[in-house]
Amino acid sequence: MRTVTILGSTGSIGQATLDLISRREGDFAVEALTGAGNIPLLAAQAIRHRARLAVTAREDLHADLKAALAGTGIETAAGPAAVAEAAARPVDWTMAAIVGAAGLVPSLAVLRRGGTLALANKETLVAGGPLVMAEAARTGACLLPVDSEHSGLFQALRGERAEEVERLILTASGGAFRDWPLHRLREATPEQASTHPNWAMGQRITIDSASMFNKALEIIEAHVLFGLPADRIEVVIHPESLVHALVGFRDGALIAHLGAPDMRHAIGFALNHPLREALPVERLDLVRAGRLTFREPDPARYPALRLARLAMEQGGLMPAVFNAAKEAALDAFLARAIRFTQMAEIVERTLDRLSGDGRMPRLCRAGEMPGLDDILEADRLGRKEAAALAGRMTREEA
Ligand SMILES: NC(=O)C1=CN([C@@H]2O[C@H](COP(=O)(O)OP(=O)(O)OC[C@H]3O[C@@H](n4cnc5c(N)ncnc54)[C@H](OP(=O)(O)O)[C@@H]3O)[C@@H](O)[C@H]2O)C=CC1
Ligand SMILES: CC(=O)[C@@H](O)[C@H](O)COP(=O)(O)O
Ligand SMILES: [Mn+2]
Repeated sequence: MRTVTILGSTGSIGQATLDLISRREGDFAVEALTGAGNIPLLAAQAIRHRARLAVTAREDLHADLKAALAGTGIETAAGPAAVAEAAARPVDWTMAAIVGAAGLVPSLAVLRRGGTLALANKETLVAGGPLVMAEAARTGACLLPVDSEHSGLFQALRGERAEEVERLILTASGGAFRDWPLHRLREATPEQASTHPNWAMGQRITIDSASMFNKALEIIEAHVLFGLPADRIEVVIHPESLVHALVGFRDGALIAHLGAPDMRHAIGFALNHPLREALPVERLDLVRAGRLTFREPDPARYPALRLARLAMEQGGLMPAVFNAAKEAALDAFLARAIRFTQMAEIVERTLDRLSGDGRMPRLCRAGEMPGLDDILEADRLGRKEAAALAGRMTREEA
């Protein structure tokens, strides 16, 4: 029996992970489940999966969680520190499926105890890349990518020599607005941006797919995980989302990862690693799929890709600023305070203002190992700057 903890169990990835675990009754014992606002689901999951501990990141909801689990014997806790403490409890396998940079500290807690971390939370690697990889190396922790493209790359790279790898190719669906006329993008609403052509995912990553900020984060994620420079990590639009990623080797060969758009493949691969076990995912019928199409991303439609490369060039902690600015801009878009197209403007202006900013002397020196406090400070400054810019844009529009 393997012990598991799921950080972000109430979300899309968290629920898919529990689905796989529930199909293998007797193989896994759930130590801790964590969520934030969805207390009824968190409590129901904790009871159904006989968790020892249920944690909400929201201290204001602790009383509700306690009430929902009264008499069950399941321990409860609340607040960001309690989520990190849950992550630090020793278990055999942990899924990191919190959304946003809030996932960084809990992910680090797993790595610091030398645990096995199935990492869906890409923001952990974007905000904390060098520190995260250094911690994993220091403790001998096992880091398993779960983001579908990075799981695909990881699988295609198994047994290959690093020096023979020439390039990595990430596919992108193009998101909700890939076929909209460019001039209409500024009118796009949060509801329209919250639909994905192929994948069923949480709302924030779905909107990031529409703006291409998701793929922008994934370029940085691939760089951190696999060590290739940005100019050897390519993005190609692939509307069918059946090819998830490709590795290009120096002899010209490409090894691709294909599968139906179902995250239970990547989650299951990480759950069963280093073995492959049967998974309840659709077997791809290539004849029915018919054709696989690819095209170049239009830089005017998707400025996010250029901005990720800019943050990488700026170096130091600018990728953490990039992510924070994107999260704050997305908050403003969701609150209908700014337009869809203004998210990229805000991120670009935040990068411009904070690169080389006197308040962040350490943040822009590439090659230096940032500490957690540095990263959290970069995150705080990035959010603050982006929120201020969003506020100004809202006032100007009024
Ligand atoms: N969904 C997908 O298919 C994919 C997701 N990913 C990545 O996986 C991560 C999770 O995505 P997804 O499952 O879609 O997201 P969801 O929004 O569906 O779920 C997010 C989870 O995080 C919890 N949460 C939200 N805010 C906080 C916080 N401040 N502190 C602690 N927990 C919090 C939520 O709790 P509650 O719901 O209770 O409020 C929920 O459990 C993201 O980083 C995403 O980019 C990567 C590839 C694919
Ligand atoms: C399933 C997954 O890994 C997502 O990150 C997915 O890639 C989103 O789709 P896009 O290709 O539209 O970004
Ligand atoms: Mn992905």
